[in-house]
Amino acid sequence: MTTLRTKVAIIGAGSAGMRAYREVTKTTDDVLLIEDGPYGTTCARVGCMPSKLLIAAAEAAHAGQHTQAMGVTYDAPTIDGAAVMDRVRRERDRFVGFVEDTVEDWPEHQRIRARATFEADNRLALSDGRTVEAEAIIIATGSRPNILPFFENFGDRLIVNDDVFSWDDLPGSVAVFGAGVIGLELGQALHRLGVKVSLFGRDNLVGPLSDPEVLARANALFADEFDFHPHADVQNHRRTQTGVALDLVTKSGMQTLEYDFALIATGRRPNVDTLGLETTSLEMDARGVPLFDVQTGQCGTAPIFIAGDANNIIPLLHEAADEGMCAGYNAAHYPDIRRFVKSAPISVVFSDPQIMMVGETHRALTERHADFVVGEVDWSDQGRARVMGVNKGLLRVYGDRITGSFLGAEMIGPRAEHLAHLLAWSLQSHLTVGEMLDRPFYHPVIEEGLRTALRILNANMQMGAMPPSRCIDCGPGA
Ligand SMILES: Cc1cc2nc3c(=O)[nH]c(=O)nc-3n(C[C@H](O)[C@H](O)[C@H](O)COP(=O)(O)OP(=O)(O)OC[C@H]3O[C@@H](n4cnc5c(N)ncnc54)[C@H](O)[C@@H]3O)c2cc1C
Ligand SMILES: NC(=O)c1ccc[n+]([C@@H]2O[C@H](COP(=O)([O-])OP(=O)(O)OC[C@H]3O[C@@H](n4cnc5c(N)ncnc54)[C@H](O)[C@@H]3O)[C@@H](O)[C@H]2O)c1
Repeated sequence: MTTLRTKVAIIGAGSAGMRAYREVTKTTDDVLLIEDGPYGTTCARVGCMPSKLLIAAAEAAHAGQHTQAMGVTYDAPTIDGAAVMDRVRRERDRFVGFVEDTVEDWPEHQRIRARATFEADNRLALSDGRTVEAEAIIIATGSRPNILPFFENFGDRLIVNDDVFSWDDLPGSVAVFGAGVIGLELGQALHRLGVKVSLFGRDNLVGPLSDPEVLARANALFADEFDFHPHADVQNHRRTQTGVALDLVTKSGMQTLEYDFALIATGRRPNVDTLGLETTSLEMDARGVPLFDVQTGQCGTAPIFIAGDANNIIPLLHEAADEGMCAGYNAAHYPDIRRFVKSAPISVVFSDPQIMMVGETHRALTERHADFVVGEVDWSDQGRARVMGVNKGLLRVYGDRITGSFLGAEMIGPRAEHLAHLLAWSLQSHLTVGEMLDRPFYHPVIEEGLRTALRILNANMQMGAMPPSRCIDCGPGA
């Protein structure tokens, strides 16, 4: 049996593993990148990129449908499902191709195509029969959809996000389970592309939101647009001859509904359960994920590091890349370990209206009994948002009553992806709310709405004056 000896072994050539590889090779060429699936990453192949391509088509279909109030009307769009999916797959393949080219340019002797499982802290068994002994090992194995046994009755009509992006054409109807990020993004996009969609959520949760006021607004907005059940009571479900059927308990009794497919988007689970971690010295949490230091990526005191979705902390692309860098640096320098400062938390849901979260969530602030104060703006009356006909939603910003520091924000509303960046950068720069208000605000822009929320927050902290309602010197409609 062949034993390969190396300084660093990386399990998984996804976004975290690739970033780790690049960091390791700054220090040593003695590295092995082990991947048992296709190259190309979850993000490019079945995640961030194809989902945004589908959403872009949905936005195009929707764009002309809501301009009547401006005196401009369009005919109903003609949606060519095959052409929609053709572009999604073609553009997706282009992005995947760039990633594949990058990996395949890396020296062949540093790359292994096999499944790795632990045999000890420093030893991996490969599915091709070889063994790897490494001074340090990085776990960057990603995550997969978490499918509860409850859903198995849907049989071969049960699908997940990966399946959507391999469609040649759009189906007639889809029941989406889970009003989290994936369910919202894909469910709303399919609805806007003319697919009959019902979305079944749980506990009135929408995306990552935790602020009850923003949650209530999000629930109302999505229910206004399509068949949205944020707390669905689905009793029975089954595969039928032509698709799936489910029994939904409604106020007026049980209703049987039929769809072509059931898309399960009820969360993802880290790929650590089949890694043989029981053969290592690592301590696990209740979900079987190794305990690790978020600033070093190190699992306990072992020469094992973990990065990306595998660690089950913040399953987002930029976090996977940052954590891959951190794990790569520390694995290459092991046992000299460096602590890396985490960037400000930021997340965006590409629904319409978009959702964004920055910093500490309302739930986290409440649970730690923080002395925090809220400011808010209702987008329905914000000048620039009204001008553009995108005046829907609510922004709530949180500040520390004692220090005046900005703590976090939750929002559903216009241009959330951009406001999220302004707020995350301010948070990372440790600005107080007063300092944020000292920055320039152009007129008329969406950011004036943010200023209103910050002014109210500053006033509620007793650190500034309450802005007058309809503040004309701020710019009409600010
Ligand atoms: C539909 C969808 C949309 C998304 N949209 C966004 C978005 O808009 N923005 C955003 O920031 N994030 C988004 N994400 C999340 C983002 O895609 C992930 O956070 C990111 O891809 C995680 O990267 P990773 O390296 O941890 O995992 P992956 O890229 O999944 O890499 C893990 C790799 O490990 C390999 N592997 C696993 N086990 C083994 C083993 N035992 N041996 C060898 N190899 C193994 C796998 O084959 C895989 O290639 C989305 C995710 C989904 C599913
Ligand atoms: N725009 C983005 O950045 C983006 C897009 C897609 C995915 N992602 C990442 O992928 C992760 C996984 O996404 P996800 O949507 O699968 O998970 P999620 O955790 O965001 O949402 C899962 C939802 O399913 C609900 N749920 C659980 N069991 C249910 C049941 N039996 N019936 C109905 N609903 C049920 C949960 O209450 C929750 O609201 C996200 O947390 C995010 O980090 C990010």
